[in-house]
Amino acid sequence: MNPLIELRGVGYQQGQTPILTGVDWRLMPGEHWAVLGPNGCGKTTLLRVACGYEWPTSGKVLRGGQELADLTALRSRMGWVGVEMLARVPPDQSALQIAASGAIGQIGLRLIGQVDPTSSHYEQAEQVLRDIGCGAIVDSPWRVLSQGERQKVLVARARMTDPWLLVLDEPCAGMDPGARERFLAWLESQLRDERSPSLLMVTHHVEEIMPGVEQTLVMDQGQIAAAGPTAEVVTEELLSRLYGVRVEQIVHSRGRLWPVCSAAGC
Ligand SMILES: Nc1ncnc2c1ncn2[C@@H]1O[C@H](COP(=O)(O)OP(=O)(O)OP(=O)(O)O)[C@@H](O)[C@H]1O
Repeated sequence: MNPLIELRGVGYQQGQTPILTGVDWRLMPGEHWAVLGPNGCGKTTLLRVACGYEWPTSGKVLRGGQELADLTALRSRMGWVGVEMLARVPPDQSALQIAASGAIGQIGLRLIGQVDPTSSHYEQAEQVLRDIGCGAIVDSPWRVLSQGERQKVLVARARMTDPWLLVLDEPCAGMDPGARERFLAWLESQLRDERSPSLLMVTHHVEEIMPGVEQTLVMDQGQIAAAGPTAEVVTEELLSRLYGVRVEQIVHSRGRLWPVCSAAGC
């Protein structure tokens, strides 16, 4: 079985500045990964290179075992939900319209006739929204949706092209603790659905790594600091070093990891 994504010795520079260096990593079909690391360590750049939005300046990126090629077709197999998208959604459009816009590669609809989604796109969008538990908000405009509902609608939008991989870049940013827990419980239930694509989720918070996300990639200064099963990779020593705080203990509870920092450190 070929990896969905394989990075071999990947480097990425902006001008003379190295942003990624010597990254070797693979994501196999059916795996779900979290990506951790301090601000500016290269997490988003890594995802952009992996998904074909940026070309590496050295090394190779293979998708499905091949060094592609047709990036348009490829991008439709990589559903992307990032914080930067939130501000680009037209506030008066409904969850249904926003989800349907994924079929035509837009974020929300421009409604200019010739490139609008078809009636079958709308039917599909409604089905996807219902499948992920958002049947009640199909007609609700974006502006009234909660943070959690907005993330789910963008997930529905990303799933319109039946992707192999769903990338969530800091999906819980801006959620209060209740909204975050409800969203994470929903995400966990999605991972249990065998139709769910592989998940690659960036987070700053270890406790957001749900039990179904069994693998974690840790980035530090453009390099991989650790990668593998979450409970093995995420240690007190590693977190203390990465974030410059003293992590005294990681409490394991219901399959999740909760770091306890010293008062001075936090
Ligand atoms: N287009 C660009 N031009 C110049 N520098 C860039 C560019 N894109 C990213 N960088 C730099 O690369 C580094 C990594 O950025 P990246 O957004 O990948 O980090 P990150 O780990 O996702 O950060 P955060 O957790 O804050 O979102 C940062 O220092 C950033 O300033």
